[in-house]
Amino acid sequence: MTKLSVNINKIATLRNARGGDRPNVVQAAKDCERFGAQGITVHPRPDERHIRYRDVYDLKEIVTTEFNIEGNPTPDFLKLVKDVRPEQVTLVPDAPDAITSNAGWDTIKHKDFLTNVIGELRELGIRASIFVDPVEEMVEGAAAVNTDRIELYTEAYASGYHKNREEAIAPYLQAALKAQEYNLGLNAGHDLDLDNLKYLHDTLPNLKEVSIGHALICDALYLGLENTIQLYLRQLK
Ligand SMILES: CC(=O)[C@@H](O)[C@H](O)COP(=O)(O)O
Ligand SMILES: NCC(=O)COP(=O)(O)O
Repeated sequence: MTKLSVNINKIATLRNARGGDRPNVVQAAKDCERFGAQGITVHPRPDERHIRYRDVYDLKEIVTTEFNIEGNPTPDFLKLVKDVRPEQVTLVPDAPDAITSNAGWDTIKHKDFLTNVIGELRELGIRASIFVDPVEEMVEGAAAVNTDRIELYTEAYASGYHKNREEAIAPYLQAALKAQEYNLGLNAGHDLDLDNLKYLHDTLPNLKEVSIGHALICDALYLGLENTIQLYLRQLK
């Protein structure tokens, strides 16, 4: 079974646009779960342009499914996740000024750093996942730093899907098989949507979780949140 974790960053983007509390991020997380989401993902960025650190503490109180916190493991981020202790932390190597995540870890170059951070998370009982490009050496490097899971960065798959989906998925399948060889759990995310999700799900073996935000929240504007979550869940059957 592949779990759907809804990334609610964009709910916070909308709230922050007016400075008030509409839409309410905590209520949105509760509603996503009520409508069938099996996890809630947030990616607090240093400038707090969408999810704020305060939101993460508030969400911890109410999330009843799997809480996944993504981010670059700066000292502030590590303090946050150590306080909150979510089920999963996904380490993402994004620069503070990046518009969105735009690359996976170089797991070979950052081997010592990742090994230390993952060791700290695992000591606290937090599952560690690291964001990687679909490159076999990077998956091997991920296994070497003792992570529980990897999250494949699916931007290239999503942008190539309509041109040639077999070609777009090929490196992801190789990376997924490599992960299986090393007994690493497999997650995926970034730019997944109602067009490209089913083929990814049907092709990659043992895909444990997808985290989806931008397209899902855009779809919800037209289709409603409950209906949209149900449609995404249907792609994962
Ligand atoms: C790691 C990843 O791919 C997602 O967290 C994505 O970056 C969403 O973040 P933004 O909502 O800030 O674009
Ligand atoms: N980890 C990926 C994620 O949480 C959502 O990415 P996107 O759907 O907003 O591109």
